[in-house]
Amino acid sequence: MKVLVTGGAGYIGSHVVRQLGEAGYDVVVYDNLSTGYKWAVTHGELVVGDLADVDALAALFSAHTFDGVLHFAANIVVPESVENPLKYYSNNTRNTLNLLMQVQAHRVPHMVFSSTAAVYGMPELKVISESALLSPINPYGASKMMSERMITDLAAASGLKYTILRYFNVAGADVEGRIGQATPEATHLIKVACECATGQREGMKVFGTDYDTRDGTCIRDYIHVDDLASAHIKALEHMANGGGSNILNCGYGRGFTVTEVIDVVKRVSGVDFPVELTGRREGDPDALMADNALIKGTLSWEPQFDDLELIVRSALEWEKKWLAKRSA
Ligand SMILES: NC(=O)c1ccc[n+]([C@@H]2O[C@H](COP(=O)([O-])OP(=O)(O)OC[C@H]3O[C@@H](n4cnc5c(N)ncnc54)[C@H](O)[C@@H]3O)[C@@H](O)[C@H]2O)c1
Ligand SMILES: O=c1ccn([C@@H]2O[C@H](COP(=O)(O)OP(=O)(O)O[C@H]3O[C@H](CO)[C@H](O)[C@H](O)[C@H]3O)[C@@H](O)[C@H]2O)c(=O)[nH]1
Repeated sequence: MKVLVTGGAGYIGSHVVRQLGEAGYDVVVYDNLSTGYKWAVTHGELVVGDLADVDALAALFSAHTFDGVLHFAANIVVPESVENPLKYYSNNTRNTLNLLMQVQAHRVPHMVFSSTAAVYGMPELKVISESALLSPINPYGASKMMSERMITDLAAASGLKYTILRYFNVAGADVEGRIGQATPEATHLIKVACECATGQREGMKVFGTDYDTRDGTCIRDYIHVDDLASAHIKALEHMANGGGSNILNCGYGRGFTVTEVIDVVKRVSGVDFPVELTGRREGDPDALMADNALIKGTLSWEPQFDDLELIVRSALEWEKKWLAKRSA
């Protein structure tokens, strides 16, 4: 199978590309390298281009016959989406439309889309199922919800089959340390804590200690990036073997508080970096955990790395390598 991976030079896309390559897929990555890296593309061909460039996209789809498209390319920083919403509607929503135009014109049969738990907004229940109300509270989540809708509408009107994966909190790195998260100015908790542990930041803040949780800090469902990556391969296989379209949560169904995560990073690294307890960050729900019964049942997806210490260890090992790579 020949597959197109948009955003395949980024953090999550590069882990999926590696698994696709190892599974024997013929991979073409399309990425503008705005937050991705050439070195992160370990398999297949990298075409450097922008999803906003409709002529380049048309040429790409004319040059290849794709059996599937995996669409990762996006902007992903929630506070930036609040300050500059049109950047998110342009790159995440309009550029998804550009891609779907080609998918339709070339009758690509299968699509896997990177969505997010941010489409649920501030859910009433802490463990969220796919049927929960979609009520994003920021432009990032809204831009993804609109993309989901375009995909499901196109599928209803054509032969396209889709798997929309709603990721919870993605973390960790390839356990063999070949690739990892190199996003500039990352805001994700585990990445930030690992930057502290490796001396790249002097300290960090805990945003809010008065939440309705066991220690007052927010609970999130941290999923190892390679378990998330394997869900994409399973999704492609499912559709290729005659399975239908699905919208599936990607998470382990359990959660850790911010304090618990920071404690694990300190213990695994052996570094006691400064942590300041501050007020709430706008828009953070108390707790977000995935009901993952549907993905397990539908794709026979079985996580291999459901272990916070392992997730942190892989992230930390990668952070050290990435630091050494930049200082070399
Ligand atoms: N990281 C998370 O915790 C998380 C959680 C939920 C959903 N997601 C989704 O997963 C996907 C991948 O996220 P990531 O964490 O790997 O981010 P990332 O920034 O590392 O990867 C995004 C990739 O897309 C590329 N890109 C961006 N705009 C492009 C454009 N217009 N044309 C071509 N390439 C473009 C970037 O260069 C980069 O390589 C995104 O769609 C994101 O919304 C991520
Ligand atoms: O320096 C930090 C960074 C984060 N946090 C806290 O740690 C928790 C996790 O925050 P992240 O920024 O790592 O992740 P979010 O839960 O805010 O969001 C992430 O997961 C979501 C899905 O659950 C979306 O996909 C979103 O795009 C992605 O950034 C939050 O309570 C946050 O307030 C801190 O206390 N200090």
